[in-house]
Amino acid sequence: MIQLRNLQKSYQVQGKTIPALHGIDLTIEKGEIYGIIGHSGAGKSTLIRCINLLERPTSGQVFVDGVELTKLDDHKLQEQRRQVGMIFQHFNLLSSATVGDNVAFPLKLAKRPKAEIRQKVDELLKLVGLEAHRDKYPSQLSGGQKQRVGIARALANDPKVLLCDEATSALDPQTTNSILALLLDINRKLGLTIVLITHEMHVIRSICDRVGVIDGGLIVESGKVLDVFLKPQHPTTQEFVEQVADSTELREAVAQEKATGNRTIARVTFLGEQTYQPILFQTMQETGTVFSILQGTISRMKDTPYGQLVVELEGDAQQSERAIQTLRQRGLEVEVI
Ligand SMILES: Nc1ncnc2c1ncn2[C@@H]1O[C@H](COP(=O)(O)OP(=O)(O)OP(=O)(O)O)[C@@H](O)[C@H]1O
Repeated sequence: MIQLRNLQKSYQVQGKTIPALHGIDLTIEKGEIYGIIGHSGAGKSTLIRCINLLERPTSGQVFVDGVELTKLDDHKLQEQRRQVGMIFQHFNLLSSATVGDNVAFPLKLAKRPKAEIRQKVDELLKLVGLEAHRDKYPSQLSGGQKQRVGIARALANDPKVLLCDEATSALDPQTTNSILALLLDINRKLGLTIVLITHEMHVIRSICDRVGVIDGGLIVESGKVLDVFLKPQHPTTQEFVEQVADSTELREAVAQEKATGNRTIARVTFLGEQTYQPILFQTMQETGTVFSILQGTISRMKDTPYGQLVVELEGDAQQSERAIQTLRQRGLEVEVI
């Protein structure tokens, strides 16, 4: 659905060149939710704004649904942009217009007939759960409600792609979750392709299918969320994964064990159905291994339940190795740390 080829972007400020993107190659499939995560200044906003050419790349190509946007004239680009809706961190609503008029705005620009606009606005407000707020002004709404208006407005022209520029960064955790649930619902109901940028791993874990990690204007790691999350390779990715792992105590325990060096510490990962089966306990019992749990998580990555336990195995190295091999044979991922 979206293809970026060797995308480069630098800004010119007072005669100086400020590089932002250094050659991004990225393909985003139809119907998926693709997340781009990176620290401040990594190039996230520049990248997402290059997808609809709000920002013109310095070089490289952008294709959306097979059309190369980078070679269109302004008039054709305007038309193609209707295929791509966008929502923003600070909502960007018209403060002097009602909720209904904000949502109707892109339809009026597209010169749709009045009756059609009315029907479409009704539909969209229902989709985002704001039917009762049609005549209110943005100042009368909560942050979450404002973002719902932003989403309804972005969907007005039936786009194929929705770009989300830090769409939940100004919201509290509970409201963030409700907006993420709405995005997932829309993705499923409408088959919409969603690209979002964020600096929060929680956002990626909740709704994304794939993720790209951006650092210094380059995608340094990408793949399915599950794979990137469970086996982060790049140091920046590892930092982001730690955001949701809360591993201070674990680090201390590992350091202590390394100092005394007479036990084995292993991270055991369960996926899907395994998460709820007593594989670990059975294996330890059968191999006669005494163990204690240092840290444990059971959570979900989008639709997939997963569990991660960090365990300390007592006994000699051979016995611990036997227990670990048995866990692996039974399909669990085991990493000695
Ligand atoms: N309009 C601009 N003019 C000049 N430099 C810019 C402009 N926009 C971004 N930059 C620079 O480009 C680089 C990438 O910025 P960008 O805003 O894309 O990063 P980001 O990952 O979105 O950061 P943040 O999360 O802080 O918004 C930075 O060095 C930034 O200072």
